Amino acid sequence: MEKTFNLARRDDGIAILTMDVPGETMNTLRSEFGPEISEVLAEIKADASIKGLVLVSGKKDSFVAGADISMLDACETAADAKLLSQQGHVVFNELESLTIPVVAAINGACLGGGLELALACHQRVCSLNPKTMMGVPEVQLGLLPGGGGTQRLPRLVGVTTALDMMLTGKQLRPKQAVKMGLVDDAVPESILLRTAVEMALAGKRPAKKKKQPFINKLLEGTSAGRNIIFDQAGKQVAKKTQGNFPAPAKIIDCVCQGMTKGMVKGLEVEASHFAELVMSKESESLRSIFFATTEMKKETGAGDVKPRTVKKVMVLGGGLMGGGIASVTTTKAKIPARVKDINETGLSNALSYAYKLLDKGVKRRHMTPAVRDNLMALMTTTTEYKGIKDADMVVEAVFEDLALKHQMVKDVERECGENTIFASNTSSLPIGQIAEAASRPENVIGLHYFSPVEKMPLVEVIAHAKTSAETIATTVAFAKKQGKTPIVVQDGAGFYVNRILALYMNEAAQLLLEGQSVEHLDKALVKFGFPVGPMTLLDEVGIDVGAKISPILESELGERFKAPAAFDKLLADDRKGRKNGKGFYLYGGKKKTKEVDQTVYSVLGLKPGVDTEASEVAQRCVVQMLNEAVRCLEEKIIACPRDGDIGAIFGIGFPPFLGGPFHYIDTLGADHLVKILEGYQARYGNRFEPADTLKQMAADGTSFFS
Ligand SMILES: C[C@@H](O)CC(=O)SCCNC(=O)CCNC(=O)[C@H](O)C(C)(C)COP(=O)(O)OP(=O)(O)OC[C@H]1O[C@@H](n2cnc3c(N)ncnc32)[C@H](O)[C@@H]1OP(=O)(O)O
Repeated sequence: MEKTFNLARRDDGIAILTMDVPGETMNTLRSEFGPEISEVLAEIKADASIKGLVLVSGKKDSFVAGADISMLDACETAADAKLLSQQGHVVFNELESLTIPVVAAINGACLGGGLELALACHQRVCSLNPKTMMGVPEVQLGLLPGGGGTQRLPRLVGVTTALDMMLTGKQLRPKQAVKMGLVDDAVPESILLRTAVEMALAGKRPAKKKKQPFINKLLEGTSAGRNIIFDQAGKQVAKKTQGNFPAPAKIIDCVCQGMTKGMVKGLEVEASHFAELVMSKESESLRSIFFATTEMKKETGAGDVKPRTVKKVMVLGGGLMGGGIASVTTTKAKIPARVKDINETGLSNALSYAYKLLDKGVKRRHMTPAVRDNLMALMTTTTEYKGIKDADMVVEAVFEDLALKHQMVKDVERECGENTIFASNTSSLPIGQIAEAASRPENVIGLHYFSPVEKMPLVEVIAHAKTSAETIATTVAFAKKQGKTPIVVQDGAGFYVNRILALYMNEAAQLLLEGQSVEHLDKALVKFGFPVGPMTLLDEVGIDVGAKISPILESELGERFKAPAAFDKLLADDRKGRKNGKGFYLYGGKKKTKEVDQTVYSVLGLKPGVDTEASEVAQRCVVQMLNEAVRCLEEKIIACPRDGDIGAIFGIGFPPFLGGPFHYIDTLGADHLVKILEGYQARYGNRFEPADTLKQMAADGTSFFS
């Protein structure tokens, strides 16, 4: 079998140990490497000519991406997972106990077990390669660093910094890593190896102690102080996870026990907690999302049709969405974008949107002012159709008016090239209706972003009947260059995400009209696992936007989409939400916590106060979303359950630890879900009628994934 580790001796006594997993683009840690690495370490110990060791990766732009996640998936019992962690502890302890200096030379991604491997070395130097990132993202997989990270990291960078890294999974850039003492130096890639060798030749040195804020030193210097840190961290985690997500609390416990009872005890606790988490449903769901998104990165959306290259983009409309789309085009995809609006206000909005994004990067020292200014130069503006003859793609982001969009289709066909793609950011209008104005309908497609554009990873790529495969492939490739996760959905009112969201929101509105309070509704769905509650979301999206979309969905998809009429009173009272400072909540006040605008109840003619069990409130809203997701699969709006899960998680924050609507239906069981829906149908009406596929699955005892 080809070896993963290669030991090369130099004349100066420094040996270079190269890790290069055969046939893989990334190095990952696998238990099968255990015997090989132990053999190499024994060889090093036995060779007196070796005065120092430098650990490098044989991969381009990647050090080690962590433990092989599929290896974790293969664990059948907690004992299997615990053994993996313990094996890692043995190897890393052996490496750390070498008497010769061991230096990790890090270039590219150094994540999870990869960083734990580097932490077991005596010193670390990384390259200034933009792809060099260091972190322990295990928590994003519902796990914890199981290779000694919960013990070595706090001892290297301090408890507070280590907890922040482990509880957020944040990835650090080279200079940040030097500043916090995670690595000893960061150098240009061209001298990385030379620097590491010099460090090894200089002999073992204690890691450079990072400068800590006085308060951290004070708290971390005593057990009483550390207990305050652990207590505070525990409270923050409980608030954030709502008890839905076990990993963070276990991370805190590993660090606490290790710092209190010593590293040996800490490693024991780490292995046990790691094992429990590997076998948890939450981690299984999160790992499935990782593999789903990795698989989707390779998909073109149109089989093996080659995408055209997009070298220039025009954005029609410089408002909130248009400004965001132009910004991610220039700042992420680094493609020139020309923004057209009917007046200078819209144009200045687009420019300031991009500038604020970039300037945040300058302030965080992620980029220099020169880089910011160069990227800003990629965005130009116009109030006329000038300078866009060579645009490869036009993205319209104007308000939902079919006639206006028809006019824009005609303008673009007149002013641009015959292959120019017309992509509409419409959130509800069927693309086929927009394409009716086109003489080249094959170039018309939907490209639906979610607000805020720079933060929400999902885009829906909506093909209508005549959209060409090349248009689809080109649009998917363009969205990926913007850093987006595109799902290709079929044409239909509301497409996928807004369609399943609409019924969820309507049910929340129904519950409000039945007397549930705004805050109770929002708290119930946040406790379920959504990032924000439905009433907060409606304020953010815009009550007027919701009111605009609902009738379109009702006319195209049927009675079940009829929104409660009482909500028209909100618009009559000019309540649009955050955008005009008047919605379900108060805006503009000095208080940090948002307060409900109590006058909303009088506008709706309501007296709140019948707050029922939060889980029941959440269930009524969620089962509406689950049922409609199944209907979208039935109607082939989405190609597969995987896309439905990713779309819901990345588009509307469906709780990722549940794996998405389809994974969650499997967890509930189709028969159980059908019983819930039928019970609600009997009590609240036909809007709860189970989808045919669900009824069939209940009868057959089948599931979506297993
Ligand atoms: C011991 C404990 O502490 C437990 C752990 O270490 S858990 C693992 C922690 N590590 C991570 O969570 C990192 C996961 N990987 C990534 O975030 C990204 O892959 C990357 C940032 C490292 C690189 O991103 P990108 O350049 O976009 O490349 P891809 O994501 O497409 O990945 C390329 C191929 O590598 C495979 N891969 C990456 N990381 C892992 C992993 N940890 N386990 C298994 N496989 C991994 C990925 O699936 C791709 O494989 P393919 O064959 O090319 O499809």
